[in-house]
Amino acid sequence: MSANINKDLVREREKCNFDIQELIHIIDGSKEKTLMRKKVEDLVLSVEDLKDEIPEDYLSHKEKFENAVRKGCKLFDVYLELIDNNIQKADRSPSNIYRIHEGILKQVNPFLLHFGLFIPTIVNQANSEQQAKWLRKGSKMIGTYSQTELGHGTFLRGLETTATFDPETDEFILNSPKLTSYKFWPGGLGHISNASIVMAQLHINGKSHGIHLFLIQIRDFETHEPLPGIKVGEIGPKLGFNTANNGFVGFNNYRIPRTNMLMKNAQVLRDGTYIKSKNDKLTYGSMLLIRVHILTDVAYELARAVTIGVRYSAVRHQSVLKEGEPESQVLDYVTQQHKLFISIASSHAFRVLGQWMWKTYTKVMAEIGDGNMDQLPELHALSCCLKAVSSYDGVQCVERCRLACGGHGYLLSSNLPGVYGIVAASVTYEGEYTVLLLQTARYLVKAWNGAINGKTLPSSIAFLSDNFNQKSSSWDNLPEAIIEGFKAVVAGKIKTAFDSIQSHVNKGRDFEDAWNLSSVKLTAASEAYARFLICDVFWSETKKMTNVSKNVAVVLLQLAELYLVYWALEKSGDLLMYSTISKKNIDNIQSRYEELLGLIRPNAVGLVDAFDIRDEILCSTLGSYDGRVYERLMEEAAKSPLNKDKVNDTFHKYIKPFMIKHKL
Ligand SMILES: CCCCCCCCCCCCCCCCCC(=O)SCCNC(=O)CCNC(=O)[C@H](O)C(C)(C)COP(=O)(O)OP(=O)(O)OC[C@H]1O[C@@H](n2cnc3c(N)ncnc32)[C@H](O)[C@@H]1OP(=O)(O)O
Ligand SMILES: Cc1cc2nc3c(=O)[nH]c(=O)nc-3n(C[C@H](O)[C@H](O)[C@H](O)COP(=O)(O)OP(=O)(O)OC[C@H]3O[C@@H](n4cnc5c(N)ncnc54)[C@H](O)[C@@H]3O)c2cc1C
Repeated sequence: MSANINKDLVREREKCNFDIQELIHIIDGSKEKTLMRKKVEDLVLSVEDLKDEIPEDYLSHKEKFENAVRKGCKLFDVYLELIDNNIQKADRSPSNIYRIHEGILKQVNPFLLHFGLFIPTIVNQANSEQQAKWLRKGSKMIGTYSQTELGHGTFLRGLETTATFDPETDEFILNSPKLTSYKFWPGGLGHISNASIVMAQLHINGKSHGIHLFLIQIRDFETHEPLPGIKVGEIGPKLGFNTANNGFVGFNNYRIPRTNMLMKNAQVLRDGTYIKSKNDKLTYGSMLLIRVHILTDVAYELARAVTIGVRYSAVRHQSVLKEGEPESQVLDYVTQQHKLFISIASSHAFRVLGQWMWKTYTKVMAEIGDGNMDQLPELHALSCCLKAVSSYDGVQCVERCRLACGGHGYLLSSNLPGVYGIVAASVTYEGEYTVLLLQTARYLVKAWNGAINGKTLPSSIAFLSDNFNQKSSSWDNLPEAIIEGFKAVVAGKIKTAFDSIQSHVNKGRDFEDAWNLSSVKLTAASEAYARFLICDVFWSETKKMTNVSKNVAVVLLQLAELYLVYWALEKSGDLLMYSTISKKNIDNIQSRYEELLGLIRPNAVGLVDAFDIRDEILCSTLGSYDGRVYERLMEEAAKSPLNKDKVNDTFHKYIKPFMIKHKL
């Protein structure tokens, strides 16, 4: 076996000084989870029907979709068998079936929205009677989640689709009054779904009650024909997500039973009486859930990107460090380590934060279930800024990995463009980056106002009270001092934004204009808060890990420290402005950063091996376990349909006549 493995990678693996298997179990959650994942991967990846003859990249848009549907159906066939045989748990485990989807479908599963949003929305927003009806076996529904319209995605209160109650027939009448009211973007809506959760403005007796969720059948369950009153289709090729079948739908006097409004929270009774939800923001529950999941999703995509980047950089030799010596592995250039190691650290950071957020989410949801909404604003604020920053960082990191692979990283066969397309979408969907930062800023500004007036602050921002005067502790104690410094930055940035709003208001502007004029500062405060949270939670959770061997503990602490010092350097201007840091402290942090790059370097390949992503899931010519980069690049190039003929027809049709015409 090792005879076929690139010699550099063999040497790198010999150098690794920690137990890779142990780290794999930590990333998966436990040894049992690793074993279950591997068993599922072995079984699913051996199914012949799930393999491709022609690389997907050479297929047309239509062929890609059809192939994805074929594989998506087969995949769920296999998946359900695994659940029936108790090999796979029926949960949304990021380490199992989600990983395999990415290998088999290369891009996004066209059924993703059914499992990812349609079913969870019914679970969270429908009453028990509706759940019993819609979640039963044999409901025949393949669904999606249709919220965004051609004219509005961010501003949900501005959505235009209407659901008007007709008391005579006990129905809602759905309409898309204008072109901009068409639902546009929902995944799987084009040609997969026969049903959808739809967000629409509820009207009863001429009165508007705001946006609510409705379950709507779109296509006939037997023929799959669009139902009368419904115009549905697909929206066309995109940067990524090309197998997701994103679609549009418009309604023309389309009727549904009253009982198809999701009624766990708000309700409409038979006589048209409207019962308000305890909190109208509960309608936004599905977005909250997915925002929490996105941290873990980004962690995994980053693991894929950096596995490719690091393995390739170990195999790739270019230039000489010292004259007379052989060409260096590019991984030995410190600038290359600077490009790559932050992605390893960020993947671990987002995995840890994802687990922390999930615990917070389940706790708050249980309290909401008992009627206590107190923690909902804090949960919303946390999920918004963490979703925004993790997805945005994710894109930057994947791009760094691509750049780290030079020209070959630009090839689709490296799969870095594919991973980029997936992560880039997450910056926009489920709440656009800036918009979500501004949501958290709203919460922070309120909290700051509360702190000024002596109010007790929620636990995640309690530190603001202590940082009122922009203090931070001594800088001798690295890396903890960075966390303290970031607290001062958060406090300083909120104060700056707050003062800016006040100053505009004092000059006679109304609050909304003052907010808009201060919004660059507000987003900066929100980003700083997310950065502090990530550093704080990543560091404290890593430090308190028990039952870990010494060497694994050391590498994980090195990665957590690297994350902290990297961001301290990136934000050194902020630290200089708002904390007690000095130039000398920054010089020390820079030295420690470079020291950490050197400490991580011998374990770099081991660290990406510990993400344990199989070649069939990585789908990269540059990142495979055996490091046969050049052989794979040529094998993939040979698959280009253009290489079938020695002379392409265009020569006779165009080039030769052109040469003759211009006497070339
Ligand atoms: C790497 C990735 C790999 C990916 C692979 C796949 C991964 C698998 C995942 C599963 C499948 C997912 C696939 C994703 C497909 C995308 C689906 C979509 O985009 S679906 C479409 C997604 N679309 C979007 O995400 C749309 C984004 N837009 C919005 O969410 C809203 O319009 C808004 C929040 C911006 C404003 O709302 P508005 O009503 O105007 O509210 P105001 O501003 O006036 O604030 C009033 C008060 O409300 C408060 N509050 C607000 N929200 C919440 C909340 N949730 N809770 C609690 N509170 C909340 C707020 O704090 C404020 O409080 P206060 O200050 O007064 O005390
Ligand atoms: C791959 C993909 C899959 C998707 N899947 C689904 C799906 O399944 N179902 C669904 O319903 N939707 C889906 N969407 C839609 C997605 O949720 C929206 O595109 C997203 O919420 C952003 O809304 P928008 O497009 O209206 O952006 P806009 O709000 O129009 O954003 C344009 C610009 O305006 C800025 N902006 C907007 N409002 C403000 C503000 N208040 N303050 C400051 N700046 C502002 C934004 O920051 C941005 O720079 C998907 C989108 C993508 C890309």
